[in-house]
This record gives sequence, structure tokens and C-alpha cells, in this order.
Amino acid sequence: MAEIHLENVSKSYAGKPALQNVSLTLPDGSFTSIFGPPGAGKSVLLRLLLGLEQVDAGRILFDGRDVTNAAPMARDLAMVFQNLALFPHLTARDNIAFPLRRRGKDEAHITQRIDALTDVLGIGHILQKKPAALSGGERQRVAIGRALSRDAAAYMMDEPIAALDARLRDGMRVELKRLQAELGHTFIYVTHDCDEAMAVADTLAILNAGKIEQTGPPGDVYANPAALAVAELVGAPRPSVLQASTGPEGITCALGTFPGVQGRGPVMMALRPEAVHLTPGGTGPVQAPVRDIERLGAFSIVTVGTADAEIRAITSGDTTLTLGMEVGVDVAADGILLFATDTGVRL
Ligand SMILES: Nc1ncnc2c1ncn2[C@@H]1O[C@H](COP(=O)(O)OP(=O)(O)OP(=O)(O)O)[C@@H](O)[C@H]1O
Repeated sequence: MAEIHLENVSKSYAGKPALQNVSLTLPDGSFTSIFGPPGAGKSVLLRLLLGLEQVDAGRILFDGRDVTNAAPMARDLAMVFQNLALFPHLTARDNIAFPLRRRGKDEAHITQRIDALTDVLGIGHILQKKPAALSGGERQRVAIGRALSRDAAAYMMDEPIAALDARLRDGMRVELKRLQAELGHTFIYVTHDCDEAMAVADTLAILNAGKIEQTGPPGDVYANPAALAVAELVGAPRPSVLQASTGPEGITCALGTFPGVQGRGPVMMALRPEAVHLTPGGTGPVQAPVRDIERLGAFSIVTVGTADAEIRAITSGDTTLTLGMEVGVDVAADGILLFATDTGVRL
């Protein structure tokens, strides 16, 4: 296992930057999610870490050892791919044993490793089956088992559970987190699904347009986004973003003025849906009509305002609000995040 460090790593294709000055430290034994929207540069970052492509500038260090120009094998990273890439002609057991056999490990060692993994992954009953006879979730476990069967500097996962159905995915998130905590390995998990990134990792690294926007524990990044882009990317439901202006009377947007917010001049305002409070009948500093209601069971997401200025709120699952109803909108002061209109930097 190793600490992985990227230092000012840049990579361009035909003069177009895919990664710009990316610096990131993944401590030994940490679980880091690299999260970003499509095209952010996640796959490029993975390929550079794996040694499948070379950096244009910068360095990659494993435990202080410079591996920037090292061949993939010399980097010793284990990988779970999104498409799993299991060998169809081998049983689950032989798939898991494959990386060990290829490295010349003896059968006693292989059996010991597989026994240990069988317990943590709960796959004892499927070891003799071939991939075609396994469910999606079982195949996933086997692919993870194959990556974990050997000692590696770090274990990389590229959207490893994206193909599973929603319920299985939720279960696998919890299991992956437990597995990493038990094994203490360095895990790097790449995904464009923010919920997944937040659920599994100790550290979230937000990659956006080839740059690291912010890193930190998921809860900290959510509570204190350093930029508007981070606030919009992290957490669900997304915050409502409105142009606004701060003055002595409070903060004013197209729907009205919320008092109690300090500052001067134009800003971008992001409102956390959980901090927005709606009251039927139109009491509250701002009044607006209900435009949309998404009933999601335990809670509902209610959108109020106009097409140009929408505010989303989390309400109870059995909300009595109805479409077109005029409601009062109030927001807890700590649910209002302000950003510079030009740079998007948090104010
Ligand atoms: N081999 C390549 N040749 C040219 N451009 C590339 C190449 N690989 C990546 N890019 C460009 O680099 C940028 C980052 O791509 P990358 O595949 O890393 O995004 P991503 O974050 O993995 O996205 P997704 O979530 O959609 O997989 C994109 O603009 C992409 O078009």
C-alpha cells in the first residue's frame, strides 16, 4: 500500500487541456472519491495514474518514489473496471485467483487469500460458477474480489457499481466502505455520481473542467463549498442558484428580499433546499407560486417561483401544497451561500 501524490500534473490533447496543474495527495489507507461531471478529466487522471498514458508536465509519486515515467506493471495498481472484464471461461474462484497465479503464487497462498475474501465479500456459494451464471451484483463482487486478491500499491475503481440497479448499488456502497475500512487499503474511486462519491469515501476530490476545485471530507465540502461550481455539483437535491443583490435591507432576488443577509452589491446566491421553508397562504419575506411537486416518499421536492427564478424546497412527503398555490418562502440564514458573480468564488 502507498501514499499517492500528484504534483502539478497537466495533460492536453491537440492543445486542449484535459487536466491543468492537478495536485492531490491520497494518504496511505485512505478512501478517496474523485468526482466530477462528464468530461471533467476523471478518465484521463486514471490513465495517467495507471501509466497507460504519460503526463505533459508534473510528477506522480508513490510513497515518495517518482513513478511519472514508470511502466504500468511497475506501478502495481489493482483496478476494477466499469465493464468488470471477467474471464467468461473461468469460474468465479479462478477469476479471483488469476492475478495471483499470474504472479506465480502457490496454491496454498491462493486458497488462503480467496478464503479471506470469500468471507468479506459473501461469495462462498458462487465460487464454482462461471460469470454467465451469476447475477449482476454477484459478478460485481467477483470483479472486486479479483482486484483485491493481490497486494497492490492502491486499488482503483472506475464507476464500479454504475451498472447495478439502484437498490443493489446502495447496498454495494455500504459494503465497499466497510471493506476498505476492514482491509485498510488505499482506495481511489472515480465516479460522476455525487451521492455515490459522498457515500463511500472519506475524502472527496472535486474535478471540474480539468482542475481540482476542492478536496476534503464529504460533509465539509457540502457545508462549505469553495466555489459556486462545487455547491452546484455536491449534494442532492441541488441548491437553487439565483442572481441577487445585497444591500442594507437584506438580499434581493427576482422573487423578493430575504432580510438578515449582510453584504453589498451583486452576488450569485445558492439556497440549500433543506433550509427553505414554505408556508401556505403567502406569509414569509417572499411570496411565490408553486410550480412543481416531486413526491419521493419520505420527502417531496417543491419548486416555487418563475421560469427565470426558481427556488426548491424539501418538504414533508405528504405535503398539502398544490400546483399554483401562493406560498410564503423563508430561508434560514445559514442556508444562503453567496458567491462572486464573475469568479464564482465563495464570499
Ligand atoms: N485520447 C483523447 N484524445 C483527445 N481528447 C481526449 C482524449 N481523452 C480524453 N480527451 C478529452 O479530455 C477531456 C476529459 O475527458 P475524460 O474522459 O477524462 O472525462 P471524464 O471526466 O472521464 O468524463 P466521463 O464521466 O464522461 O467519463 C474531454 O474533453 C475529452 O474529450
